[in-house]
Amino acid sequence: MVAQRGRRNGSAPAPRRAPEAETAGAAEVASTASAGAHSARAIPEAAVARLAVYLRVLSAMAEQGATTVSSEELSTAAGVNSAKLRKDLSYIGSYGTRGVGYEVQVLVGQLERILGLTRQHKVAVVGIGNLGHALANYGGFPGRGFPVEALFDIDPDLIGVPVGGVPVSHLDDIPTVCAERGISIGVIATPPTAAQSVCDRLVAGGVQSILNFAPVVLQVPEHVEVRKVDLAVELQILSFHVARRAADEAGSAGTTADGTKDVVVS
Ligand SMILES: NC(=O)c1ccc[n+]([C@@H]2O[C@H](COP(=O)([O-])OP(=O)(O)OC[C@H]3O[C@@H](n4cnc5c(N)ncnc54)[C@H](O)[C@@H]3O)[C@@H](O)[C@H]2O)c1
Repeated sequence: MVAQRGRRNGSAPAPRRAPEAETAGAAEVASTASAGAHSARAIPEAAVARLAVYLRVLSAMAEQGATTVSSEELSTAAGVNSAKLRKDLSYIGSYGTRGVGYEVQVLVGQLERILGLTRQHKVAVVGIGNLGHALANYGGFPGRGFPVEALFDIDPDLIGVPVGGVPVSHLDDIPTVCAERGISIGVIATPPTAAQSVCDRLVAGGVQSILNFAPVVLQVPEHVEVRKVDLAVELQILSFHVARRAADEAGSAGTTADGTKDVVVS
């Protein structure tokens, strides 16, 4: 997923945050923890994403009755090496106890606070087509603090029809409904041509966080945070790793008797 920020002020848009910054875990691109004693401390965006993974893993462990977890167990379950895990948890001031590890519930509480999950974030989905239906019907969001409280589309056949228990409202009602229901996150699942005007309506309704599935760059005021989801990019990253592994294997096959490798050029 890619963080994106633009400024919509009638002049040239503000530069977007570079996607590479997130995947590279660049320390310069820092999110600021929103709560707790460590609120002033910057946390790299890639680490923020991993904190969310640790929380998911720990919550599952807590449900199974675990009270403590070692950094090795947690790192294995999260698919992260243990040095990186310890570094990530040090950002939130959690260092564990030698020989014991971490107390699961304490760590869950710390992660929820730092990720701003101690309150609910009401979600609106715009564009109730294939993707919007799937998101609206997905039962996993409310339990994680993201109840879907409003749906919008432009198709007259969909207006008033409940999807996942929430009736679809008309696009034009986005600002009023979002303001009335206190929507804090807007999810855009419309065709790309509609995404900017949908985004503008969400912002007019007081929405400050937008998750954009449409393949288009959105321009937003400075106070609005945009995250872009692009599964094609994720597939391309996988493709890159497959290609690199193949190149490595070809390189190994070309290893010479003295242990040096032929250079593989693709
Ligand atoms: N990011 C990803 O990985 C990913 C994956 C799949 C789809 N997508 C994107 O998500 C979007 C939705 O895909 P889909 O397959 O669900 O499309 P879809 O055609 O099934 O649904 C789009 C919906 O948006 C509605 N719509 C059109 N204009 C609108 C407007 N101005 N305001 C409100 N609603 C409007 C349509 O009536 C329809 O219900 C597309 O932009 C697609 O490219 C992204």
